[in-house]
This record gives sequence, structure tokens and C-alpha cells, in this order.
Amino acid sequence: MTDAAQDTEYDVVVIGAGPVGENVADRTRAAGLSTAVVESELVGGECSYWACMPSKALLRPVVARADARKVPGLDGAVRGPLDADAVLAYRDDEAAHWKDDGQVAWLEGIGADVHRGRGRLSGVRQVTVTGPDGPDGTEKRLTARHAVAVCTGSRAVVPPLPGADGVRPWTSREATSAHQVPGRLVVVGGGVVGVEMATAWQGLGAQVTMLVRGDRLLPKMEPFAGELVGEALAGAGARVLTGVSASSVRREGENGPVTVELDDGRSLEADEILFATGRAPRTDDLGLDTVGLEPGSWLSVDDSCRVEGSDWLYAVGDVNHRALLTHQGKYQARVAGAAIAARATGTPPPATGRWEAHAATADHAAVPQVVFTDPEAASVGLTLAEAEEAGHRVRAVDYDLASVAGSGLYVKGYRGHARMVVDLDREVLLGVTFVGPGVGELLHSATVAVVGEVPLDRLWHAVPAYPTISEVWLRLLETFRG
Ligand SMILES: Cc1cc2nc3c(=O)[nH]c(=O)nc-3n(C[C@H](O)[C@H](O)[C@H](O)COP(=O)(O)OP(=O)(O)OC[C@H]3O[C@@H](n4cnc5c(N)ncnc54)[C@H](O)[C@@H]3O)c2cc1C
Ligand SMILES: NC(=O)c1ccc[n+]([C@@H]2O[C@H](COP(=O)([O-])OP(=O)(O)OC[C@H]3O[C@@H](n4cnc5c(N)ncnc54)[C@H](O)[C@@H]3O)[C@@H](O)[C@H]2O)c1
Repeated sequence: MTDAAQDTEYDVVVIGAGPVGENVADRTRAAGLSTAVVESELVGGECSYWACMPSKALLRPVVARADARKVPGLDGAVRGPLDADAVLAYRDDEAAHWKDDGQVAWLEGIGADVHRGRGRLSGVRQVTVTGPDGPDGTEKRLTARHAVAVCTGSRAVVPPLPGADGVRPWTSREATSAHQVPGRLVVVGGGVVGVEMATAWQGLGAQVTMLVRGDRLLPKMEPFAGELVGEALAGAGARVLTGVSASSVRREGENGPVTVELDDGRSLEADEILFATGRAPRTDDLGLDTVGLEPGSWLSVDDSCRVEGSDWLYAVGDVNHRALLTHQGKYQARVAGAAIAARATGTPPPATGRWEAHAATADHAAVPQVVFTDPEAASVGLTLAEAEEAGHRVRAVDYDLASVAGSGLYVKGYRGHARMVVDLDREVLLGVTFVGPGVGELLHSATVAVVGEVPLDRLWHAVPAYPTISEVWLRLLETFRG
């Protein structure tokens, strides 16, 4: 088909129209560069249809109900079960019913050309697009005058467990798009997807059992995050088994129950099994071999998101494995799009030093994340363990969030904890973690303090309003000063 291929030249070709690809295109178009965007599924990517948006729509009613049950006078009104059908319908709305017309219109509105089909690198600055009709469909060859940005994201990993292929397991896609609440759900993995989806489906009426191979939930966060989230999951009726692994799985017939054998000799029965066991890059069928790179690998980049050793290939978002989060990928996209434009036009000159316009410095120093569970867990920067491992001279300052006036007013019997990790040599913050109801919206204050490297002596003058949960800042600073 390539003989009949249509050839088109652009300044920039973006492969993958998830949130990250869309934002690269936005920046290159804003700089006046002609831009093509290639998408093989839905414009908007994983985040819009099978990740952030549908998962948060499932969680919001569950977490709001958990909070409301702790508000005197309101608790009696929210004793009953959630209306699962209404929650699933709300989720469908938030996932735009898996239709991308709105996002296609947005991309066209900024002047980018959208090419439907699978994009593959076919040499230096060359991308071949196989049309949506399948591998034998039409092919187009796109040439990029300046840059190709790979923004193809990541997919869920299902571990090579005996029987796993035959049980039609859920991954994050099914866990965010299912149209029925399973009676019993086993969740394998205690990371972010595991705890969020366990919280959502337990809240919607499933009996959830989590299988966690390590000794705690949320192992990448401060230890108290996993402890408090695990305690609330157990309080909601979920079973959290730590220090266990599934050793094999099988399903009875087409639609019968799933049996999970554990490595400690026990076995469990469930209606569905979710593997929330991490991500792999979507680079296996991307033509990386045509440009000397390893198919199936994460793409290593410099701080401008340019692939190491290349002067034209960029990898932005999940696919570069720097921080698998939408907001961080979109930040990288703003940086990379501006860097592509600066290198193409020479104006302004590329600036890739720490915290400069064309360097995604925050990826190393200040990645914020909110886990939308009951309670929420929110963190930015380094944990105490990470700071110590990096060789900083640090002190962890802890405060019980239940002792803040605003917390007690937020919900009765508030349970939560805050920690700031102080760099003792410079007296600035390296990291902050809050766990508790309603703390997600507190996180940006911490991000500003960490990115701004605000001296603690100056932070002392940032007075939190009374009586808000933000008063924890004052308590943490008082604790530090003794
Ligand atoms: C269940 C779940 C919940 C999450 N919740 C949050 C959250 O609350 N907050 C948050 O910040 N992050 C969250 N994340 C992470 C977030 O979804 C990702 O970090 C984000 O989607 C990455 O964006 P991306 O554009 O790099 O990749 P993606 O969103 O994966 O988009 C990549 C796009 O590239 C397309 N593509 C792939 N290969 C090709 C090809 N060869 N040719 C053409 N197109 C191609 C894909 O079809 C897709 O549209 C969540 C993830 C999961 C799994
Ligand atoms: N609210 C949010 O910001 C949000 C929500 C969901 C996902 N995400 C992002 O999506 C990415 C993927 O999330 P995830 O939870 O899939 O990955 P993860 O890496 O956070 O957690 C995966 C967990 O599965 C465990 N695991 C791996 N293989 C296993 C096996 N064979 N058996 C048992 N356990 C196993 C790991 O030890 C790990 O704890 C994360 O980087 C996360 O940041 C973000």
C-alpha cells in the first residue's frame, strides 16, 4: 500500500492524542508550527475514557458519602446504599460516553490536523499512519521538518500468572468502564489503581478482597498513607491481605466464578479479578527499530523531553516513565512543545537549565499526586526515606491532623496525618504528605512551597485562615520551631 501512500509534510508530528499529545500540539500550534496529531483510538487518551475521569466519577460519590456519614445531622440521611446505577450513569457522562467528538473539535480548533490510525516511525522524521480500516487499510506518510513527539502512553500489565489469560481479567480499563457491580472482586496490587478501585467498587456494593504482596498499601508514599487508607478500607468492609501473592487463577466455564490460589495455600473465589499491577510503555509496535531504539522500551529523555542521542525525537508523558500522571505529562508537554518551537525558530533561545522554560525540572523535585480514596492521600516531592536515600540532611516534622480545629469541623472523629520533610541545610521543604478527608485541595499549597523553595522563616508569615484544615501548616511550623 505504501506505493499509493499519501505524503504530507508538517513542522511537527505528534503520535498519540492523549492529554499529553494534545498539549504538545497546543504549544507547537501556538508557536505557529504546522502540526499533525495521529491517534489510533480515542482523542483524549486513557485519562479521559479509562483512567482519571471515569475513576474519579466512580469515587466521588463513595468518598462524599463516607465524609457525609461523619457530619452530625447529615449522617442519618446517608445511611443507605449508593444508587449504583446513578453512579455508573454519572461515570458514563464523565467519560463522554467513550466518544471523542468534543476533543477532536478542540484539536481542529487550534489548527492541528488529526489523522486517525496507528502511527509508526519509519525512519528519521518519518511517520507512517495505517488507516483505521486495519493493517491493510490506507497508509499515509507524514514527514516532520523539525520534530516527532511520541506521546503513546502506557497500558496495564497483567502478570504472567498461570491461568491469567483464560479468566478475562479486569485491568484498569474494565475497572473504570464496567457496567455492573460484581458481587465479589479480587484486586491484585496495592498501588494507586488498586486502592482507588477497591474503594470505588467496595463503596458501590462489591465485596472486595485486596491481595498485596508487600507489607503495606501505597508503598511509594509515606507509610502512614497506606495505613490510614487500609484502615478505612477495612472499616468499609473490604478485606486487605498483605504479604500474599496469587499463584494461579482459573474461571469455571465462560461466566462462572474465578478461583484464585494464593502462595500461602489458601484460595479465594470471586466474580471478577482486577490486576492493578503497574504499567508498560506503548512502544512495542511503534517502529522504534527503524531509528535504532529498542521496541517495547520506555523512552529515556533529557529534561526537555528529547530522546537521548536524538536531535528530533521527543517522548512525552507516560511513555518516558518520568511520572505517570496526567498533570505532570501535560507539564512536560508544555515544556517540550516550547522547546521544539525554540529549537525550530531560535526564538527564544532554548533554555534548558534547572527551572528554566525548556526543562521539566519539577519531574525531579516536586511531583504532586492525590490518591482519591477515603481518606485522600496527597503528596509532593520526596518522602523521608527518599530524601535520606538522596543524601539530604533532613528532619521529618509530623502532626496529627485530628488536632487541627478545621479538621474537627470538617468531619467528626477526623483521622489524618501530615508530614513535612525539611532540608536542614537550607531550611526549605523537600516534600510534604497529607492524609485525611478533604486534603486533596490542600496539596497545591505544599507544591508552591516546595517548587518555590520558600525558606521556612518566610513560610511562617503565610498565615492560614481559621478554622480551616490548612491550619496544619501553622502547627507543622510551630512543631519544627519547637
Ligand atoms: C485507573 C487510572 C486512574 C488514573 N487516575 C489519574 C488521576 O486521577 N490523575 C492523574 O494525574 N493521573 C491518573 N492516571 C494516570 C494517567 O491516566 C496517565 O498518566 C495519562 O493518561 C498519561 O497521558 P498520556 O497522554 O501520556 O497517555 P495516554 O492517556 O495513554 O494517551 C496515549 C494515546 O496514544 C494513543 N496511541 C498509542 N499508540 C499509538 C500509535 N501507535 N498510534 C497512534 N496513537 C497511539 C492511545 O490510543 C492514546 O489515546 C490514572 C491512570 C489509571 C490507569
Ligand atoms: N490518583 C492518581 O493520581 C492515580 C490514580 C491511578 C493511577 N495513577 C497512576 O497510574 C500508574 C499505574 O498505577 P498502578 O497502581 O497500576 O501501578 P503502581 O506501580 O502504583 O502499583 C502497582 C502495584 O502492584 C504491585 N505488583 C506488581 N506486580 C505484582 C504481582 N505480580 N502481584 C502482586 N502485586 C504486584 C506492585 O508492587 C505495586 O505496588 C501509577 O504510576 C499511578 O501514579 C494515578
